[in-house]
Order: sequence, then C-alpha cells, then structure tokens
Amino acid sequence: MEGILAENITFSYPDGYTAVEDVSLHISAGESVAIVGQNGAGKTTMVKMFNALLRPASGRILIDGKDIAGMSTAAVSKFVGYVFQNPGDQIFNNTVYNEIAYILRYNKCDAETLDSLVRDAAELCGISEYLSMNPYDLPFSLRKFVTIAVVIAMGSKYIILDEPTAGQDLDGLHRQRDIIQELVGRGKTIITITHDMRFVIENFQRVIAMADKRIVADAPREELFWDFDVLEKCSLKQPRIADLARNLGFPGRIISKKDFLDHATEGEKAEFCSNQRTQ
Ligand SMILES: Nc1ncnc2c1ncn2[C@@H]1O[C@H](COP(=O)(O)OP(=O)(O)OP(=O)(O)O)[C@@H](O)[C@H]1O
Repeated sequence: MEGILAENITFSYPDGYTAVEDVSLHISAGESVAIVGQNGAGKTTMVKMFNALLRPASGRILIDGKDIAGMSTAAVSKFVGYVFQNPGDQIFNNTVYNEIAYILRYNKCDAETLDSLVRDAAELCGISEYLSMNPYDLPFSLRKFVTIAVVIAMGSKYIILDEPTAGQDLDGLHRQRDIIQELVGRGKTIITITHDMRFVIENFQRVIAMADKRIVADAPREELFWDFDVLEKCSLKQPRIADLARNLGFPGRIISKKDFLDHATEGEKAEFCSNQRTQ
C-alpha cells in the first residue's frame, strides 16, 4: 500500500518514559496532514519514527508497503525528509549552498543535476540570494527556509515539517503556504506538526489531534474544530471566528473568515470588516 502506515507503534525514551503508546495511522501518498495537540503529547516522537530517527519498541512502520525496521536512517530519509523544529539541530555546513547540496553530494548526484536541484529548492524557498552566505549569519526565520530547501532538493516523497511557522512573520507564513501548495502540486506528501491553528485551517484538510501519547481524533478540519470534547482533551482552542459564528447563530461548521463571510448578511459583513480594520 502506498503511503506511510504505522501499526500499533509504541516508543519509550531511554529513561523509561513512554512518549507514544499503541498508535496506528495511515497517511496516503499525496495527502497533506496537520498533527496538532498539547505540549508533550508525543507528536514529534511519533513523526521521528516515520523517518527512522527513532525506532518503535513495538509495532511497525511501512513506507510504500516496505517495513523500515531493517533500513538505515539514511536510507529511509531518501523517502521521508524531516525538517527539524530547530534549524540549529540540522544545519552544519558553512554556506547555504553547501548545506542544501550536502546530501546530494553524499548520494553521488552528478554536478549539473546537483546544481539545478539546489537552485530550484533555493528559489522555491526564497533564499537564492543567500546561497553563498553562512546559514548562521541569517536570521532564524530564513534558516528555517534553508532546512526546508534541503528536503526539497533531496526530492523526498514524504516531507515532515516540525513547527514550521515558529518564528515566522507574515511574509514567512505566506511563503510557507506557497511552498506547501507547490509541493502538493508536485505530488509530495506534507506532514506538519504545529501549534498554529490558523496555519492548519489555511493549509490542511486532514487534522490529527494527539493527547497523552495517543491519537484522539483524525478528521477533516471542519469536524475537528467543532468537536468540543476533542478540543478540550487536546488543549486546543476553537478559532475565534467559529466562536463568533456560533454566537450569531450561523448554521454549519464555520472555521475560517471565508466560511464566515459566505454566511453573513451584508450588514454583518460590513461590521466584521470594520472590526478587522480596527484590530
Ligand atoms: N530525549 C527524551 N528523553 C526523555 N523524554 C523525552 C525525550 N524527548 C521527549 N521526551 C518526552 O516525551 C514526551 C513527548 O515529547 P514530544 O516532543 O514527542 O511531544 P510533542 O507533542 O511534540 O510536544 P511539543 O508540542 O511540546 O513539541 C514529553 O513528555 C517529553 O518531555
């Protein structure tokens, strides 16, 4: 079966703490999925098992039908690229170019293809002008784009983004949205862990919510953000716009400004727009 399939995976850290317990899920090839939930729920631990940075103590993970238990982390990461929450955990080359090119050189990519892959990834991430710079001379927000460019150049079919919006301004958020759309258009599978519910609503249809080592819900965003039991269990908040729509008695599961404006009367729209301007 194509995609990432986790079957009853459990993981405990060396100190004995179990961070993920008996979790099963399937993410199809080409899907884009957001993983949300309270701090310490086990999100990062779970996705690190998808690219063999961590190995389950029990259960198994199949990538495109192949059990990754017997594969090295380097071999798995050709298929499943992982962008760390903190770029400092990932970047170690002296220029942005070399950082993006490193894994391609390691995999003996020919010079011409390598150069074209590096430049394409840099352009998509908006960092072409920084290729000759030391990544550590760039601000945190741009360093994050360097690490995203690395997995794009690698050509991984599955891309995991851990907290991509942390430290990003509005420009950075828009650039991330454009990158995700482009990658989905190229047939990539995007899995993101995030605490940014606006980012979720704008970019992801399927949402997986975790709490206390387990998956509590796996549902379309409209369903998940109107399930108050799940929201409470996972320490999530309903978007403010949903709350407003509920108070106004709007029908349906509104979760975005677009949904809201589709339901509002002309008077409500005018009031909403004027409130937006004064915020
Ligand atoms: N190296 C480690 N050794 C022991 N426990 C750890 C280790 N790394 C993480 N944990 C614990 O495992 C649990 C799950 O951590 P994890 O980072 O997977 O959660 P998370 O849902 O991604 O949280 P956050 O949203 O805060 O990043 C937490 O209680 C954390 O303290």
